[in-house]
Amino acid sequence: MRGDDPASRAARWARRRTHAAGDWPAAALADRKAGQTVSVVLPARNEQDTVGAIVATVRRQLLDRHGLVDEILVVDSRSTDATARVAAAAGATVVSQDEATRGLPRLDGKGDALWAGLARSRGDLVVFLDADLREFDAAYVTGLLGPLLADPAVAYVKGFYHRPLRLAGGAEPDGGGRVTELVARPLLNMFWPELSRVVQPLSGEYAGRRAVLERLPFASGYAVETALLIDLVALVGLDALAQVDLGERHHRHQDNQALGRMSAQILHAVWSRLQRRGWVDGQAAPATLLTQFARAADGRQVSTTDISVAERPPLRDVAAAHRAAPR
Ligand SMILES: O=c1ccn([C@@H]2O[C@H](COP(=O)(O)OP(=O)(O)O[C@H]3O[C@H](CO)[C@@H](O)[C@H](O)[C@H]3O)[C@@H](O)[C@H]2O)c(=O)[nH]1
Ligand SMILES: O=C(O)[C@H](O)COP(=O)(O)O
Repeated sequence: MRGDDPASRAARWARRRTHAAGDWPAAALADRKAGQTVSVVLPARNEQDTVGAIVATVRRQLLDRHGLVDEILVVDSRSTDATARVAAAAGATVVSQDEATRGLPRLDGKGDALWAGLARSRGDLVVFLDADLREFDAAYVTGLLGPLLADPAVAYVKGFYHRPLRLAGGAEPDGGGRVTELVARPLLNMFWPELSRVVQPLSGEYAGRRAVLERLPFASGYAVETALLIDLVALVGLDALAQVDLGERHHRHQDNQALGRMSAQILHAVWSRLQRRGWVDGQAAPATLLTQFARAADGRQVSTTDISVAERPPLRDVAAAHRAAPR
């Protein structure tokens, strides 16, 4: 008998909706576009060392050679380095997060940069890539597009991979994804067990149909992936999600204090979704200040950060002035 508990549903979903990037060569995918357009969007804050190589690879292999990608957009997220110049030189259109959201309340971080990228891009399918990836391969993009171009029932595709942890003292082959393993995965298993087979819920590489993405709010900062995943299941259902094995991922690792702040934002996103489901008291409001301690020459240095999470409303509810002009 088919079990209908969340764990059984999750296992069935994983069997049906888990793919490998190698299943979709670029040339075969380009033939499947059938009039649809594809944007690749990279949120980037101080990524001058890596963004150029990623943009150049997508441009050369997928835009120029195969016509699979129609637009590469880098959202400059208040960088203080040469990110914008390097990205433009490599062949991307560059838009500033603040310019794209002018006239709206000022929000911070990656989630807002993604929303700005959705607003300023035009593709029917939108692929998001982190801009700090090292040893980037174009198969990241083809892999994420494959399920969307192969099956109209798929609305959103999440990347997964092995995640080595490379720190000054050496490397651990599967030590990466620390926030994923210590915070996001336990929470999702606890409250959304149907998502328990998503291998990398926090991966920054994913793709979706614009028609669906524009119906979702975007949480600010690093809460964005967790909130999107939870909201997507509610909006389109588990079977409209897919995941793709992209191999191995190398990126810049943040320190423990930064990951603590990321974790706090993820906890806020989860709390707000639990509240919307009526699982926490409607009057309760968690504190938004996080106090952390670091070693200092004269003892401990104390710092307090506001880790509150705000949201951009679904793009379809926002004035046309914030969107890219039609071609
Ligand atoms: O204010 C910011 C901060 C980051 N970024 C960009 O967002 C991407 C991911 O940021 P990063 O600091 O590298 O995140 P990770 O430490 O790698 O965090 C992981 O987990 C996060 C929480 O889910 C996801 O947002 C990330 O994509 C995922 O890689 C990079 O291109 C950044 O340049 C911005 O655009 N604006
Ligand atoms: O995705 C995560 O869990 C965090 O970004 C941390 O990743 P890392 O442990 O690979 O730095």
